[in-house]
This record gives sequence, structure tokens and C-alpha cells, in this order.
Amino acid sequence: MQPVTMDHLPTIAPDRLPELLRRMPKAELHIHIEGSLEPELIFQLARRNGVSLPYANVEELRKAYAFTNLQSFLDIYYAGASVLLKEQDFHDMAWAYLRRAQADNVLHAEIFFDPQTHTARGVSMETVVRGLHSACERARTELGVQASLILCFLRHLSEADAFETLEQALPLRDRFIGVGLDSSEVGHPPEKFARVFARCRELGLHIVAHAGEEGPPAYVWQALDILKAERIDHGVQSPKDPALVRRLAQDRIPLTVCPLSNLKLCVFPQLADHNLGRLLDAGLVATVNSDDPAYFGGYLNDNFIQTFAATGLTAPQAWQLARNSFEASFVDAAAKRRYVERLDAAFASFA
Ligand SMILES: Nc1ncnc2[nH]cnc12
Ligand SMILES: [Zn+2]
Repeated sequence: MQPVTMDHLPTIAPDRLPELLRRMPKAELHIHIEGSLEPELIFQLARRNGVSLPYANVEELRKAYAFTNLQSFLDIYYAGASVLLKEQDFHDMAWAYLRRAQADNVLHAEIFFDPQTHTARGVSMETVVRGLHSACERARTELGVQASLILCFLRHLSEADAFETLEQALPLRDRFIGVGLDSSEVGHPPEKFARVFARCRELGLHIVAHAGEEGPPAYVWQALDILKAERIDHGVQSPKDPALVRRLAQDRIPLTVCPLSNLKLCVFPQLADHNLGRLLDAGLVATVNSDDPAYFGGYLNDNFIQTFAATGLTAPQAWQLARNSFEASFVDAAAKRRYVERLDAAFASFA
């Protein structure tokens, strides 16, 4: 898709912005399904599966959600995922997210999952993928929400481990559309995974990678030039390198930005300091996403509403961000056009 003008947009009063943001159709492209596990569901699954947790109750667990950086969050996030054992558990987790997504007017979601977190505990790849995939199918028919899966390799583990994970997933190749790279960023540059991503490209998988969340612009360059990432997850450190910003703009490489995540993991001291508006002003295909909504205090509409309130973004930027989300998605050109038509209709009806 090409950049477009916004001349056709009606004028919308600032006090109606939250309602517009809620009602606007959108896509979510950066959501870790394990990060949608709400404390209540963690305790329910722990009881169902006889798993003991190091927290007495939901309130105690929630109190532990005070993070200082990415690693301090990941330690709790992997512990929370320990209650997932059966196919039904994965289905229930994804179904709960997809219902939330529908409530936020998400038409399309591309959902990350971390199989190594589960296979390391003896849960089979098939259990994970079948449970998540059946929830996506159900969302299509029962909710009218399209959803697909992206398998993420954990970058704190070795490339050999990633290759083994890919092998295990290949019999289920038709149930996920791409691969990504997540977990502890600093010290684990994208180049560590050059060979496994080359193999994934040969297999026709879409490629995304977390880069420039806490890590330097050099990691974003590596994700682009070595992994051949089609989208960059986060990428908010990119403005430290003006040549990188020019590259991202020129190639229309989308950034899946997660403002509340960046706030909770102390990437920005305050939401008002977030660079989302500056990324848009630089002509980047930035999108808004929730990352790990159960841990960061908000789903997609919370991310939009709180970020707009804190940074003073306006209705044309809301339209741009929603349009970017459809442009950046991995659906075909005709589906993108239909999504943008629905976006335009929603804005026109709001005038
Ligand atoms: N924000 C994040 N960064 C890297 N890996 C993650 N896994 C889940 N959330 C993540
Ligand atoms: Zn993420």
C-alpha cells in the first residue's frame, strides 16, 4: 500500500476522541498470547491442573507486577505460563484474548506464541498449536475476528534450540503464518539466528523480529539486513540513528509499537514522553499494540486511549495508525482494501 492523504476525513471534536478510538476498526499485530493470561485465569488453570504457584492469591500475584525492565517482567511472565498444560488450556487462553479483541473492534489479529516455554516443560508442540489454532478458527466463525499465529523463537536460547523447535513445528506448518524473535534482547542480537531465519524464509514463512525495544539501532539493522524482517516489533530505539529512520521510511517497514508496555518496562519514563507521534511525523508505518495486556494494564483500546490522552495525538493520527495496522498485516491486498473501507465508513459515520 502507498502513503495516502487524509483530506477525506471528517472533523472530529477532541472530546469525542476516546469514543472514536474505541469504535474504530483496527488490527493487532503484536500480542504475545501468554501475555494475555489474566491472574484470574492463571489461578483457575493452576487449580484445574494441580499446579502450585508461589503466590497465595490473585491480589498477591498482581502486586508482583512492578517491573523495572524487560527481564524483570520476563521472569514473572514465564512463571505464569507454567499453568498451561493441556490443549484446552491453550484454547481457553486464546479464546479469552479474542473475545477481548472483538470488544475493542479488532477485525484482525496476528498472535505470537512462545512454544519453547511449553515444550521445555514437557508439553508437546501439537498440544500448543492445536489449542491456539482451534481458538482462532472459532473466533472467525463465532466472533467475526480473523486471527493467525506467529511462532516466536526465544532469543536467550541457542540457535540449535530454535532449529529443533522449527523441526517440531513443521508437521503443523499450515497452522502458523510466520516466525518471530522475542525474549531478552540485549546480548542476543538478531545475527545469532541468521541460519534458522534463512531456513524459515525458504519455507515461505513471514518474518518479524523484536528489535530496538531496549536494544540499540544496530539490532534493528540486523533484523532487516540479516533476518530480512518484514516488520520490526517495537523499534522505538530507531530514532537514535537517523539513517535507520530513513531506511524504515523508504522501505515502509512497519513498527509494531506497544506504548503501555514501554511505560511499564521503563523504556520511557512517562507516557507523555513516548515517541509514537514523532515516528508518525517521520513517515514511519507505526502501529499501536498491547504486547502483554494482562501484565501491562491494558488491551488495545487502553493503549490507544491512554497514549492519545498523554501525547495529544489527534483524530487524523488515529486514522493513520488504524490504516497502518491493516497495511502492516499479512493479509492479501484485496483484504487490506476491504479493511480500510470499513475504517473509512466508521470515520464517516462519526462525523
Ligand atoms: N515485550 C517483550 N519483549 C520481548 N519478549 C517478550 N515476550 C513477551 N513480551 C515481550
Ligand atoms: Zn513483544
